[in-house]
Amino acid sequence: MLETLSKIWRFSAKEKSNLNKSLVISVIHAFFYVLQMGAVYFILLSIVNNGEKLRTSLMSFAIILASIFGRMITNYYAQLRQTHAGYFMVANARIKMTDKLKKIPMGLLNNSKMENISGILTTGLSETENTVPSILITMLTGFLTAFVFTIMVFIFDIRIGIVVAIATLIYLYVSDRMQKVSAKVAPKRANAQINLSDRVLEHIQAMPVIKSFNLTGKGDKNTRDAIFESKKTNLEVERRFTPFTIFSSLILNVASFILMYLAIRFYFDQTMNLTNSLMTLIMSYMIFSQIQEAGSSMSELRIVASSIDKVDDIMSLSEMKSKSGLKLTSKRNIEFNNVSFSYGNKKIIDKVSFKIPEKTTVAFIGPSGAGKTTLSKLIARFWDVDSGDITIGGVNIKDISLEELMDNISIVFQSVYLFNDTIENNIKFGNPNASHEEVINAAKKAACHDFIMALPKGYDTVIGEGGANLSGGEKQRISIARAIIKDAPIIILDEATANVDPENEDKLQIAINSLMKEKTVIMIAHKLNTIKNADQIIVLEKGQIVQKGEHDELIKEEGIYSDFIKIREKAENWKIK
Ligand SMILES: Nc1ncnc2c1ncn2[C@@H]1O[C@H](COP(=O)(O)OP(=O)(O)OP(=O)(O)O)[C@@H](O)[C@H]1O
Repeated sequence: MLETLSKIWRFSAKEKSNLNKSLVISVIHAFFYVLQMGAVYFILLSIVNNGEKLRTSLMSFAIILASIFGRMITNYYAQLRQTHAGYFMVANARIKMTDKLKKIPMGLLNNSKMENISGILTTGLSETENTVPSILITMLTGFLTAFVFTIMVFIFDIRIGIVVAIATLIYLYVSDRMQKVSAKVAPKRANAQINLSDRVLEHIQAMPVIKSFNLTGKGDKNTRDAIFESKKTNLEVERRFTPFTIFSSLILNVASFILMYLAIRFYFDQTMNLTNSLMTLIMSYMIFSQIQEAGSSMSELRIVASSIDKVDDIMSLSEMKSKSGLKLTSKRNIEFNNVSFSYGNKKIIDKVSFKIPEKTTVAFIGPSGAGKTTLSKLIARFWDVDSGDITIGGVNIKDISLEELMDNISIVFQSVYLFNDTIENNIKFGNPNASHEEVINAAKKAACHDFIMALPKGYDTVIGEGGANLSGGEKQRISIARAIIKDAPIIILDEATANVDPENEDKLQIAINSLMKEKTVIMIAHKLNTIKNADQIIVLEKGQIVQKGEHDELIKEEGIYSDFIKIREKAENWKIK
């Protein structure tokens, strides 16, 4: 348990002071409880002594009243502090995790261990957010009050004190066993909860596909499995815990019963006076209810600890650090020197070397799976190369800070993501300081100003999640406007061919041409015109460069390139007819 507590302590990070304050307030809260019991003792004493000391009794009532108010006020402040600590410690952890995600290799995000990141960020941590501080406080006040009450009982009668101590020790032993069981099932339960929320989210997002393939019923198998798994683990938790819960409550109830019996017995034996006997009856109930409350909070701590473990897993992933924090030079020429890269054991890029002079365009072509996308993403350090190096203006990209690197690169991929925000803000994402005029300018260059103005709210139109309210071509152009406004000197572009009708294709070409002007461009090219116009064409096959040069040279050679161009020409002629 101490290990779990220290884990939470470490996790509370900047919120330690609020947690501390709420714990101190809880100690004062417990003190008022004890004070109240002390006053009850004096009232009993006064009653037993036939009201001899009415003044003492009235004083005691005043103390009880003050204690009740004291408990109310301390409870209020402890709640405020603990809510603050809970929300902020989790909010800080979420911010740290999202920052971390920007710094780890994208490859790790595909790792099965990382699949549930969104679930950990949401469901996994919400339990911690809501329960951690209240659990700590319940435990602290519970055990503290019970401890002081036990000392008081020892003072009244050592025999009763011994029974209380034995019952408490047995209860703590059973709770410890419960903790160990909890340690085994808690991660399983947390995983099932996280998986469930992921599957439900996926199910909602995939609804158009599920409907179009008429898979309602079959398509939600994953969601059903996740619900079933969650039900199974929750039942397992209950099945494992119930015997312990019943047994521990039995221990306390039996102990309460024994104490009542002994209190009465000792009174009639005349080995205990009436006041102490009555106090024992009251306190036996109070002590055990406090211990029980504190004990049940202990098992909840395990679930919280397993969520913190998952956060730690993510936070311990190795980051892509800049080795020496060098600045880029004024040049933006790119060089690949003997670069190799694998996804796990699967070699994708094999000893590739080439140069892209500044402000020129290189087009990657080659069969599907040849490694074109991977090669272009290596420039932006989505992954680090296994061997060889990539330089920009002569500086190894590993020596540049990730921020500086990303400031210099704009990436436009086929799958566009637009935020659930206004069109203006989606474009401004490329440069948050841009003025409205600059946004309009970029939109004009990307051939999207006209369709934006035709929308009822123009640039203030809120785009549905994932850009759902716009056509594929329109989304592409907005993403290009975003890249234009960023004005990075290096452009990585996966030329879109899908989702675009001929009219849109022309507009998209205008947008792409504006984006590429005066830039160093790396593109995965699909269209004949772009390929032919590229300053350099690199033909990839199985991760190796098999042809390299300009269109006019390559077309004369036998090989993939001339075959590829013939197929493209046929396809494009066919399209025109
Ligand atoms: N994140 C990843 N993890 C593991 N393997 C991957 C990953 N991304 C791509 N691959 C694999 O690497 C190989 C090269 O993929 P890449 O996307 O670079 O090829 P490509 O030439 O761009 O293909 P396409 O033209 O079909 O997009 C493929 O076999 C692919 O399955």
